[in-house]
Amino acid sequence: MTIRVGILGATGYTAFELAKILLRHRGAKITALTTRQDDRPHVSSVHSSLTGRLDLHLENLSLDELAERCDCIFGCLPHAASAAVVPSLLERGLKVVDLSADYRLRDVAVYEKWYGEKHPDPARLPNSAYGLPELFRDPIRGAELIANPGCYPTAATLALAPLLKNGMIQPTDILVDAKSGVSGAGRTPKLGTLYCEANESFSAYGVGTHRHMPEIEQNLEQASGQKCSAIFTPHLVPMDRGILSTCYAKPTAPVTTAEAIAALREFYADEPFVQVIDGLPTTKSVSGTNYCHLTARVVNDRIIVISVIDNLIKGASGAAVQNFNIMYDLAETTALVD
Ligand SMILES: NC(=O)C1=CN([C@@H]2O[C@H](COP(=O)(O)OP(=O)(O)OC[C@H]3O[C@@H](n4cnc5c(N)ncnc54)[C@H](OP(=O)(O)O)[C@@H]3O)[C@@H](O)[C@H]2O)C=CC1
Ligand SMILES: CC(=O)N[C@@H](CCC(=O)OP(=O)(O)O)C(=O)O
Repeated sequence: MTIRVGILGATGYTAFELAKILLRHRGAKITALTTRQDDRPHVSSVHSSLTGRLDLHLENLSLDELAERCDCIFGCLPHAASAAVVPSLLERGLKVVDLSADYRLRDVAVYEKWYGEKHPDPARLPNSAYGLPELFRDPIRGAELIANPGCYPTAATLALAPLLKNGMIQPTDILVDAKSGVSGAGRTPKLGTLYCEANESFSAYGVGTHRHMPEIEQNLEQASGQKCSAIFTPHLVPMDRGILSTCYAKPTAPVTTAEAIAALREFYADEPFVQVIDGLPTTKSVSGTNYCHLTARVVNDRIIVISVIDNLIKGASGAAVQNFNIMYDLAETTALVD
C-alpha cells in the first residue's frame, strides 16, 4: 500500500525536512506540496538540493484538490493558519499530522491565554492525539488528527516525564533551561533571526511568557497524573539547528547519579529513538537524526537531566513521520533510520 501524502507550507524549513524523509519512505508518495504562490514554481526554486526531483512542484491547491490527490496531510503552517484549514481537511476524509501548535493544548482557555487569539476550532482540542509516542503511543494508532509536539516540549518532556512517573522527582519547582538553534524560528523572515541580530550573540527570550511552558506542564501532568509546575526559559543560540535542554528537579528521596541514569535507561529500554547515555549529550551528535540523547546527574539536592534533539527532526518532521508510521501501522522507524 502506498499512502499519498501532501505537505502544506512546503516552502518552510520543517516541510523541507519532511520532504527529504518522505522521499525515502517506501510506504508514502508525495502527491502535493503547497504554497500560497500562484505560479507553480519547481520545488528547487526554494529547496535547491531537490533540483533532481522533476516531479515536485509547489502549488496553490484548493481543499478539494488536496482531497483528490492525498490520503494524509502534513501541516507545516503557522499556528492559527493551520486550524483554519484542518477541519475542512478532516471533513473531506483526510488524515492530518499537524506540526503547528493548534491542537496540542487540551484546554481552549489555556490556548487563548498563551497564544493571544481565539481558537478557530475549539471542539477538536480534546480529541486530537498528542504525538509524543514515547509517552502517549496508544492514542496515535489509527488517529485522524495528530498534534505534533513543539520542539522544546519534546526535549523537556522526554527528560522529565520518566522521573515524574516513577516518583523520583517532585512535581513542583521544576526548571527547564533550554537553548535552540535559529531554524527553530522557521524560515519566514523575522528581525531576531537576521544574521547580524543572531550571529555571535546568545540571548534568553520569552521569559515566563513562552507558549511552550503550558505545553510542557500539560505533558508532565498527563504523563504523571499529578499537578506539575515548571518554569521554562528558552534561549537562542547562533547555530542552525539543535536544542539542548537542561532540566532541574528536586528528588523525592536521596538518589545517586547512577540510579537516575538507570531509571531513565529502564524507561526507554524499548524506545527506538531515545538513547540514554553516560556522557554529556551534544546537539551535534543528534543533528539530522530522529534521536533524543539524554543523561542525568545528581548535584547537591537536585537531579539534572540534560537532553538534546534536532529541533527540525525529532522536534518536528522526524517526529511527524514517526507518528505517521504509528498512525498507519507501519514499522515505527520507517524512513527514519539508515
Ligand atoms: N522550525 C522548527 O524547529 C519547528 C516548527 N514547528 C512548527 O511547524 C510549523 C512550520 O514551521 P516552519 O517550517 O519552521 O515554518 P516556516 O516559517 O519555515 O514555514 C511556514 C510556511 O507556511 C506558509 N505560511 C506562512 N504563513 C501562512 C499563512 N498565514 N497561511 C498559509 N500559509 C502560510 C509559508 O509558505 P508560503 O509563503 O510559500 O505560502 C511558509 O513557508 C509552525 O507551526 C511551527 O511553529 C514545530 C516544531 C519545530
Ligand atoms: C528558536 C525559536 O524561535 N523557536 C521557536 C519554537 C519552535 C516551535 O516548536 O514552535 P511551535 O510550538 O510554534 O510549533 C519559538 O521559540 O517560538
